[in-house]
Amino acid sequence: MNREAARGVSRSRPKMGEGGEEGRQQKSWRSVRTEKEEEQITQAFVVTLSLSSRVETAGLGKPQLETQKMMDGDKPWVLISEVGENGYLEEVIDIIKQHFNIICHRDFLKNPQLHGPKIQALFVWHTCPDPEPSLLSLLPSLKVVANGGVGVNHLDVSYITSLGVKVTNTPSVVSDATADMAMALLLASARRVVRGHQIAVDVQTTHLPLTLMGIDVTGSTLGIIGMGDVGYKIAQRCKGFDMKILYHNRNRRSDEDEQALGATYCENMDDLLKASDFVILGVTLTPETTGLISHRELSLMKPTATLVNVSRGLVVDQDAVVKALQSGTIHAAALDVTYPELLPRDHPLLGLPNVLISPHMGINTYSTIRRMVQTMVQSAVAAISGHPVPNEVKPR
Ligand SMILES: O=C(O)C(=O)CO
Repeated sequence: MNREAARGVSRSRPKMGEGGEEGRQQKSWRSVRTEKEEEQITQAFVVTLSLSSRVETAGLGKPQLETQKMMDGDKPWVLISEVGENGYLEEVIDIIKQHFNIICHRDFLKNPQLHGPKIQALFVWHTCPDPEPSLLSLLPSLKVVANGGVGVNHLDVSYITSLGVKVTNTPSVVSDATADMAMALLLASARRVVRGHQIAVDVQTTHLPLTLMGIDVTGSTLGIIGMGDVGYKIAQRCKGFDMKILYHNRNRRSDEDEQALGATYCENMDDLLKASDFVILGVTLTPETTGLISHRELSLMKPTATLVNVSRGLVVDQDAVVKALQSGTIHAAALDVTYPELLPRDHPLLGLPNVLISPHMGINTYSTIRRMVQTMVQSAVAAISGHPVPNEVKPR
């Protein structure tokens, strides 16, 4: 699959900087405000932050609208893209506010000519549309695009850096949470936790589901494809489950790493696919890894095997996964990432009983998000002040 196709995930959503009726209609996933609230936020340099529906989901209160005047002349301005309909958590906003004046994308669009020239930093997430040249051209003072997350496949790094703008990401701080999520998916899929929950809460249920069988995790064979930081941490966790650990990676890890994990390197990915009870994908999405797992690879897997993906949806050929699950070529799939995200409600994956899907929430823990934003702020401040930039991403 080519790069354009790989970028198809963000294409399904409005691009940053896109105006027009179509763009506005597509933005219906963003939160809706009353007219009075709209009036409040049209003042120049007013920051409107809609608090996260995640906060509500977490039982911490309803999302609210907080409108603040922040005209601290000493602080540079950051344009923050909204994270889908979720907005930013309040405490995360507080971290940013210590160093920046903030304008959110929605308010920026109301008067880009006014706001654009003073913006020096742009904060984006993998859930956000790619900042298009049309947006970047409105930001003549931009010094840095700071991405929340390690994967930058949604950004055209070559183009952005060609403008003299630095790109940064947040490696390592995401690894533990993402590895935990891989374990959550693996365990929940193997032991059919979601189905069990459905049965337990079903008012019709009168008997314990003694025929609802899972598969063993302890003592099984795990194959990790992509042994970077996340893969390494998954292996650490699986060692505690007495799993036999195989891995495939561009570069073989050191002897010390292999010994510490009790992991065996498979130079040939096919060997790993044939031998594993669980295959976990932890690779970065690049042109080389796009469509890495397709019909042939799935056909090599055991019919009892489970595919777990915490990297990017486009690393697998999703149609091939649907077929493999329907035909029993593999036993199950547990996916934190898909394409697009979210899947259309009529997507065949959503109707399969042997699929567990979560909506790309690998990094969603409070401390992880906090550390990610701290990292973004640190990198952006360095870029703006002309210091060496931590976590700089160079074009490939
Ligand atoms: O770190 C990343 O790239 C993520 O996708 C976070 O979930």
